[in-house]
Amino acid sequence: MRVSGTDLTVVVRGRSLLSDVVLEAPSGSTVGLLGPNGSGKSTLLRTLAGFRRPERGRVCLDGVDRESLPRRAVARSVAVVTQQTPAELDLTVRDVLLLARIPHRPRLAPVTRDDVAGTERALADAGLPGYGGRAWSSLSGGERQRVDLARALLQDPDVLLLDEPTNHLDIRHQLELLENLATAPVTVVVALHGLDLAAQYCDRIVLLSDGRVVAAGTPADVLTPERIAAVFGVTATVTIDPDGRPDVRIRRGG
Ligand SMILES: Nc1ncnc2c1ncn2[C@@H]1O[C@H](COP(=O)(O)OP(=O)(O)OP(=O)(O)O)[C@@H](O)[C@H]1O
Repeated sequence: MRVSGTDLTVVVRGRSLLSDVVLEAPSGSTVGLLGPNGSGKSTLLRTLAGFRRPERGRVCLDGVDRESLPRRAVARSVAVVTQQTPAELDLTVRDVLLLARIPHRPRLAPVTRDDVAGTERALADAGLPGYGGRAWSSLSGGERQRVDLARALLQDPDVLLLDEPTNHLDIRHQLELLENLATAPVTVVVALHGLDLAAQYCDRIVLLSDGRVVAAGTPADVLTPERIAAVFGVTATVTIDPDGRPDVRIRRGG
């Protein structure tokens, strides 16, 4: 499913959090949102997710304005993982995972054995077998983040919108998660902080600064030393690997 944002403008109390943002995520692609703290990555994801209505502009799924699509259809096809899943939920891990199947069940239909078996498979795939009965609040930050992604995948979506899904993960789990996203047949829009990882795993990058798109294109087009210096205020060395992807190294003291 193709995701397009056109001229997205979000204003809060007279301040523009996004200004005329354009985003194009072709079907099956992985698009990385990069930018310094406060540049608008979460606001853009929340706008694409429909949590925030833009003052101007629109979000389309396969060319159709999402506002004109039935809510339940959107809930089935678009899965969202924000940074703000509360830690104190009085639910088991299984309960949290079962939430993903709600849009797929007829209204008020009970949970089926298949639904429960699906949660066990999702946990095994996430490297957390047997965690179904654990209290959600007892999980570590990284475990919670892995269950959050498992929940999003269990929804069987066409589109995944993810806000910094790697920030609690150790390096191996970061690579595993990004590999899964890059190879999954879903359209992914993901906010990331690691320029090196975004360069390796994303098909396209949208670089934001102060609520505006500074550059958009392939990682090699976007992640030049000059742009990294201008937007992040650090010095980077960028070499292009044989596969055409930039290898970004941030220099100490830069
Ligand atoms: N509800 C709100 N009311 C007022 N300002 C807001 C609101 N939500 C976000 N902002 C502001 O909008 C700007 C963009 O925030 P956003 O969370 O989108 O940035 P971000 O790029 O995701 O940042 P980070 O890398 O720190 O997560 C920030 O200056 C933030 O303070």
